[in-house]
Amino acid sequence: MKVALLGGSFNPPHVGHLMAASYVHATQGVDAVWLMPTFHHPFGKQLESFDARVRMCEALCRETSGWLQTSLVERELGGGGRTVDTLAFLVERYPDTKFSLIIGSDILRDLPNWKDFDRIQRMARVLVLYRAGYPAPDTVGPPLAEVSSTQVRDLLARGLEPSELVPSAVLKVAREEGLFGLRGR
Ligand SMILES: Nc1ncnc2c1ncn2[C@@H]1O[C@H](COP(=O)(O)OP(=O)(O)OP(=O)(O)O)[C@@H](O)[C@H]1O
Ligand SMILES: O=C(O)c1ccc[n+]([C@@H]2O[C@H](COP(=O)([O-])O)[C@@H](O)[C@H]2O)c1
Repeated sequence: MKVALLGGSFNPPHVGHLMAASYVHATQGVDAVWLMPTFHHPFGKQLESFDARVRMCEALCRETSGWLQTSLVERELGGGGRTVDTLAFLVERYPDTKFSLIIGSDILRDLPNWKDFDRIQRMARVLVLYRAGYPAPDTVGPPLAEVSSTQVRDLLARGLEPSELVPSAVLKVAREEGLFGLRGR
């Protein structure tokens, strides 16, 4: 079994995440892609609740035939939310699985602040996807969508509908749960 991991805040998930996961599933020889919402963000980002983000991730996964799944592993682990610790745990739990780790090229500038990135590279194949607007050497594939969760939150805060950037099933969960200031709107 070959699994690619896509860790993130998913606050909220958007079409860029879906495109990144689809691209990897379609071209990189993996059987499944697991979304791994952060439980405690290592850099202390303020996020909607873990459960709400999981529900939005699950709605995103239902856009696929089943190869995209949501992993609750970072809640199970607790701790500091460092990817190296999550990966070490998964490698031990699933000894017959080969893991890849997907990151967007925007993350490259943060890597010096990650814990033990060298060890991550020994445990997993790291796939750096070209996020539009963040060109970098050694990325895989064409530029992917110019969309971010920040942009989606900004649109929602201005009372606008980000229906071209967020799958409608994800927006439905956000509305039902009153996330991002949508309560009563
Ligand atoms: N449009 C995109 N193209 C390629 N990779 C992406 C895209 N959006 C997010 N990613 C990658 O997905 C992972 C998780 O992203 P995250 O949940 O932080 O979304 P984000 O849009 O960057 O959020 P925020 O705007 O809140 O920082 C990261 O590795 C990020 O680089
Ligand atoms: O391991 C680390 O040191 C580390 C530091 C910052 C972020 N990460 C992970 O990188 C992924 C993307 O983070 P973000 O901030 O873009 O949502 C997410 O899975 C985080 O847990 C990991």
